[in-house]
Amino acid sequence: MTNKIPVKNIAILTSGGDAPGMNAAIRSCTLAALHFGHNVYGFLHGFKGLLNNEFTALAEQDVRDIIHYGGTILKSARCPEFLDENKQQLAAENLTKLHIDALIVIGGDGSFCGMLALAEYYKGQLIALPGTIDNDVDGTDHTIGFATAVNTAIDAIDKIRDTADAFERVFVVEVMGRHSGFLALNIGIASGAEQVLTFENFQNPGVELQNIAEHIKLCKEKRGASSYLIVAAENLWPQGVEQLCIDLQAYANITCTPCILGYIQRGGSPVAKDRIMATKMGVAAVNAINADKSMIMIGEISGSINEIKITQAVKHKKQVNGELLMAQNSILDIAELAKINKL
Ligand SMILES: Nc1ncnc2c1ncn2[C@@H]1O[C@H](COP(=O)(O)OP(=O)(O)O)[C@@H](O)[C@H]1O
Ligand SMILES: O=P(O)(O)OC[C@H]1O[C@](O)(COP(=O)(O)O)[C@@H](O)[C@@H]1O
Repeated sequence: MTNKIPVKNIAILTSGGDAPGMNAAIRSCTLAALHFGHNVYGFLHGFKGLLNNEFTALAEQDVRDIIHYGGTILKSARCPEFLDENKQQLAAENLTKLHIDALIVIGGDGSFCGMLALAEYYKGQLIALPGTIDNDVDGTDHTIGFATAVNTAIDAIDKIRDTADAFERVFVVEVMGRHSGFLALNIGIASGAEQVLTFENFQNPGVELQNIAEHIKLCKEKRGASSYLIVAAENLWPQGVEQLCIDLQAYANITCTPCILGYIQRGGSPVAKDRIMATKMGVAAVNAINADKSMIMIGEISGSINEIKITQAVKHKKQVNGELLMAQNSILDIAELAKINKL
């Protein structure tokens, strides 16, 4: 088949918190680009790699067996220096000197702000792919890594439920997601937690303490001694979930055990959804480069590829699904259930 698409030098980097499925995205960007005869380069350590000219050529054998690995073969980093305009200019100069025609950045909204800054100086094409376990990026139903992180957390919480049941204990499990509650709410619902504390339903510590204490007591009254799980978003309760346990003890003499799931949520083999979505997005990124597009993010909405401007992806905050919040509230309303069922 004749290929009329001009050959380009395409670079890829991963930036910000790593997410399972980033490798699947690197693989599909690379394979699709090679398919069209392009040259492919991977910059290492996110934006740091652009500053230090740390890159490697990517061939088929480099990405052959990586679809099932978490993390990122290109490494990632947070690069605070990139906030400095001189560094953004240096990165643009380095890309231009290397004759890079297009750069694909796989990361979260912070990385996309970095791309907007870079665009002031770099005249090549810039394409974003949403890769973060937090799912807090507009223009896509799900980000690469979110589904895996939810499943990883559920696996862990199911195990916590077993021991909580055995001892009829109250646990507070802290999950990741420092600015929005996609992880907390989805994990809370899927693990059958009795309470979910997330940015979207949090009033203030005083009100929440009273609500939680009343709910725990009501559950005990209606169900007898049993386990009780609270899933809480990180960065929400003042001084963290250990403090929430101390506060519950002091406020209502309720003993509860804190458990911070932490970085296990970022690792592990990506689930099928992340592998497939990342593969589709990578191919779409290369198609967009072939079509001379720039400054767009590739997402997926209702199963189909969606393109939005990077400016929109950064500006507009995606909201947690209100139906999920309502579902959680309805399931939890044990007082209402008790009335209806005359428990
Ligand atoms: N306003 C900005 N200007 C320039 N670069 C930025 C900006 N915000 C973030 N970045 C770059 O993007 C990197 C990743 O952003 P961060 O918020 O840490 O992760 P994520 O991309 O996962 O949201 C930062 O370390 C920094 O190098
Ligand atoms: O690895 P770090 O720098 O400690 O960051 C932790 C944060 O990274 C995340 O795992 C992912 O966030 P980003 O994708 O926005 O970088 C958050 O859930 C968590 O709060």
